[in-house]
Amino acid sequence: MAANGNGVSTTPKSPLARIQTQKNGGICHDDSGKPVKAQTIDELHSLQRKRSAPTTPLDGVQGAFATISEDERQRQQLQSISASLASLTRGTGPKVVRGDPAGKVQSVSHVAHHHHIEAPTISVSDSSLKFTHVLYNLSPAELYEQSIKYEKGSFITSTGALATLSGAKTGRSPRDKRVVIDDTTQDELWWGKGSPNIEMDEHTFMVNRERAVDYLNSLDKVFVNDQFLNWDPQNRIKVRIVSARAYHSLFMHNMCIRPTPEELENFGTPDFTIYNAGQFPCNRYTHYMTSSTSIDLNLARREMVILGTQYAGEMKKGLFCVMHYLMPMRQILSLHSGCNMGKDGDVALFFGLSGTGKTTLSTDHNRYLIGDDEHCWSDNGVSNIEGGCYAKCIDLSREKEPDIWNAIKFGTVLENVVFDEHTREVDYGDKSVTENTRAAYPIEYIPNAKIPCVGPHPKNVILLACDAFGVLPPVSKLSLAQTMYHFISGYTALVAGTEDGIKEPTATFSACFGAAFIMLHPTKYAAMLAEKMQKHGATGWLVNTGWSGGSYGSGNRIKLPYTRKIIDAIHSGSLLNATYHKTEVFGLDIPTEIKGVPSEILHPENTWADKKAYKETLLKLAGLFKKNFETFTNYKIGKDNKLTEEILAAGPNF
Ligand SMILES: Nc1ncnc2c1ncn2[C@@H]1O[C@H](COP(=O)(O)OP(=O)(O)OP(=O)(O)O)[C@@H](O)[C@H]1O
Ligand SMILES: O=C([O-])CC(=O)C(=O)O
Ligand SMILES: [Ca+2]
Ligand SMILES: [Mn+2]
Repeated sequence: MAANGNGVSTTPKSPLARIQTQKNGGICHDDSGKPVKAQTIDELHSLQRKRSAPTTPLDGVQGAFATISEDERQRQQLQSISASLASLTRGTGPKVVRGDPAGKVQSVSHVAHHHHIEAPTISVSDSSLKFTHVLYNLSPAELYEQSIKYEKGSFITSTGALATLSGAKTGRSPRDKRVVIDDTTQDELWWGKGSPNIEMDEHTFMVNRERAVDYLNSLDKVFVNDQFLNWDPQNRIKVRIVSARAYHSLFMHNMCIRPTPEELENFGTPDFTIYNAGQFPCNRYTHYMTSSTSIDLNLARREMVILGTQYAGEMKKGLFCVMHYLMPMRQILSLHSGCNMGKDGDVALFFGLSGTGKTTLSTDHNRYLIGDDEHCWSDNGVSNIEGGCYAKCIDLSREKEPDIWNAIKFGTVLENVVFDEHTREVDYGDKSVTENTRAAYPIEYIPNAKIPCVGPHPKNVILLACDAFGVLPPVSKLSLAQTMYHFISGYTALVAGTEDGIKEPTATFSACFGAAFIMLHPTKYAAMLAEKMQKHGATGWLVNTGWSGGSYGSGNRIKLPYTRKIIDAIHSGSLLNATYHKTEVFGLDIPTEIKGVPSEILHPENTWADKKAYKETLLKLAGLFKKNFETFTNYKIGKDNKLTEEILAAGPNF
């Protein structure tokens, strides 16, 4: 390099200040800033991170709320986690260590059962000598790093969300769900035809549990989340989720209620524990196993085991099943519904099967969001079970669903979406991985979330059906008996596999709009709903968010802005006082006009060019309803015989 006598090149126009080196014997110093207070690079790096609150456990930190010493608190926490991971043959938990095995060991706790730690006797197996690192309630940032470093298929999108793949399974596996049958559950739960509860014995559960626990213990590290379910403080449930993937830990961080540092310190023993060993299959030679996937629920042990599926929704909905058992035992109704509240405190529930609009319609810029999917209705009002939302993302647009769009940012888990490999912009229209693309975000990512997520008794109960036959009216007002009839029926008709040309819509009936999750007979939940609606004077509505102007293939899905106008009219009370007339066959009361909605679409017959086809399709659907309801005709709903009869008469007549 060409240089002048000062060792620095001189260009007259150079904006750079000349560095004076003369006085220092020709050695160049940059004295523009104070030197860092570190002697080594390691020391420098250690300056970067400040010791934090106990949610991100580090050793030797005195917790702000600690009543016991920090060492003691950590020892107890690790002991509790070790006990959760105790394998049955060994009878003890593993040696658990805090922190990432790749980093420095932060604290080794010789916990429970390890009295002889100084001189271990090799009497059981090598696995009992092994340490398992526990990554306990990590923050989203830490989980991002874990995910991106160690999990293939993890990327940061252009808006900061964590894009990830759920593996071979991109949806739940209800046929692989098993529930332990014992003396208690045999009598209490719903078994047999139509029930989602497929039995398994206690012994087989333990076989699968051992398989999952051994798998988790064999890893260098596991993630542990200690969190809550249910915003009703009197009925809060403590859950622990042990998993092998940062993705699973972040998903549950978002979906369950996040404890404050203070609550975490006093967490104690969980009420329910999930062992998610989803990367590892179950053993097909094990009794009751019909595939390599198994989701096993043991209510007596308060445990759930997941083998052979990494779809995170199994954890969310597994816990929902548990709530569908625990809450009715306390006379509290658990609901597969969204829930929001107006400025005047009017609460609405949105029931519906997957993809019918619970999340989309409960996320309403003009109302407070209480929750999008799982709620409890107690004598005190409603409460959300969860701490986050799980939105479908297929064809998501900023214009139609701005609040959900904006919630997809740093901290949000984006499952199975496709993105540009360079810009990392997500293409929400791309179904290459699956149609069931999803975003899981904390509820506070919705600007008008109501926190704490509780509200007064509902005023409106909206049943959503995505009717791909296109014969149900966009909205009908229901009597209490009709509400119960449609609640027990739980109808929807989505069209699967849209790429392979036009397919016949297939009707799905799922009792209580969530048969896959209920534990007791549907009529038990129905009786509770009827009692609560009657007591609090709630009005039932049936809203078709599906097709209009013909079935799937000839008609179109009802425009979301129209559905929103309909929902607005329900909330405001204006629809309650509209003029109604009755439809034939289903006997539904439909309004003649709604502000902002073309009147001709309110009666589906008007929108069909082929009136004969309309009538045939209507009768076909009515027949399917009738057939489905046959299984319920022998049950009494609540103590009221009269209501039972009315419900039976509330179905289609033809
Ligand atoms: N008229 C409409 N009303 C409601 N949703 C509509 C309508 N038209 C299209 N959609 C789309 O249907 C989907 C409804 O999905 P949503 O996430 O609300 O389902 P969900 O009931 O919450 O299901 P899950 O229980 O599986 O979470 C969204 O993708 C939404 O954009
Ligand atoms: O559970 C899932 O995967 C998604 C969901 O909310 C539902 O299906 O109701
Ligand atoms: Ca949803
Ligand atoms: Mn759901």
